Amino acid sequence: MLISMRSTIVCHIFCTVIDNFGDAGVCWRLARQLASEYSWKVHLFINKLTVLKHLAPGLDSKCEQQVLAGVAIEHWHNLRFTKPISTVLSVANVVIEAFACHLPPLYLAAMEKCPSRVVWINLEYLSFEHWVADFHLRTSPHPRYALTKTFFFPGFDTHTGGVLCEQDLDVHRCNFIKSLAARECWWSTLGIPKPDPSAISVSLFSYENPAIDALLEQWRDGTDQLVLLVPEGKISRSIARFFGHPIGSRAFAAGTNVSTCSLSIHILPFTDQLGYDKLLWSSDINFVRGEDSFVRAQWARKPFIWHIYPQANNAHLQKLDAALTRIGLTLESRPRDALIRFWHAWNGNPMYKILDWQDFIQHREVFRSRAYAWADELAAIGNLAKNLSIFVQNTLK
Ligand SMILES: Cc1cn([C@H]2C[C@H](O)[C@@H](COP(=O)(O)OP(=O)(O)O[C@H]3O[C@@H](C)[C@H](O)[C@@H](O)[C@H]3O)O2)c(=O)[nH]c1=O
Repeated sequence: MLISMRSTIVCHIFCTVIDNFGDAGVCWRLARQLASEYSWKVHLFINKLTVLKHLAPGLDSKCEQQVLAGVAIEHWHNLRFTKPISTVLSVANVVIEAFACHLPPLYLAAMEKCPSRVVWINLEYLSFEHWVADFHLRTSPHPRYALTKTFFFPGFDTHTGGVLCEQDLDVHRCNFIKSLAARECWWSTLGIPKPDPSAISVSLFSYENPAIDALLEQWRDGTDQLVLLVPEGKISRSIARFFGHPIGSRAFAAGTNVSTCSLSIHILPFTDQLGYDKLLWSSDINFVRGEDSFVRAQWARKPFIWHIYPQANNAHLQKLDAALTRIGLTLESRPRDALIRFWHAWNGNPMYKILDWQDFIQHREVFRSRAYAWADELAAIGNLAKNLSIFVQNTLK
């Protein structure tokens, strides 16, 4: 039985949170976009509602099933999937397994028996590497069930799935940037005075990082006034340690403001995803990490520094280089080399021992115009939700 393209697509997204916020962040963003822009009926099964609640504060993390922003959200626990699926749930037209999280066996069995076509997608992690284009949309038959899954690779080339971007994101960004009232309201909601135009504002979202001490020293002793905006989390604890507070103390919780010489630090509460975008739009330079914040920094059109998710045997450094090659492509050698040095030193590459802020920030204007041009290049690839919906439509027709 074929699905009529006029009927609503029902999509089940399965997400296992491994660590941090990226798995939940990507799935939540994708789920909302598919529901709001493509009118898909989206059901997100996620194993840690408490993690999703950080990004979606309206969520009730104690409620097993609820609807938020047009998405049905369900705590994915084994109980539901220990009964024959047909008695508790209908299989969807589109099943997205995020980051190879393994679908429940009873769900696979139900997919196999499903009379209508089911598109089974494994959404992969993001990378700039060239092999991604070769592997995007490759298929793999299941060893036991008569089912085939398709690997959907986000990426930065036309032959990849692209990256997530809501249709109206740039309109929202432009409206925010153009509106002095909106920006002043944002600063005052945080209880922070709007920085002097001569100061550099920096947002810092990163993993624990031994290089932070060197950076804080340079910012503190530098000639530029620097306003550091830090969402509460791993790195805020490292900053507390720099200021002599023992690890584990509640010092440097959200709301903390500290000034020393040229450096003012503000620890911010973790906000929803839109709030985080506003932080990126409001800062001159953004330190980001993982996957989703890295992409958002690119859409923010501001210079950014990526703390990549560390992997065994420094495998992540190759990914870092792939990103630098693309983003730095049109830069002249001096700014490009400074960018490479700074990103690598921030990521602890032993080949780049010195983290030199001045070396980086002297090219600020060049990095700013490159960030603009890069976002335009990225937009030309087409966004992930759109590419996914085109793939699904072509498969189901
Ligand atoms: C700081 C902040 C972030 N966010 C959001 C933005 C993102 O959706 C999310 C953070 O996710 P990321 O940037 O991906 O970083 P991350 O490091 O949190 O997540 C991940 O990185 C992946 C590469 C790994 O595979 C994952 O296992 C995970 O480690 O949190 C907010 O909504 N509000 C905030 O205040």
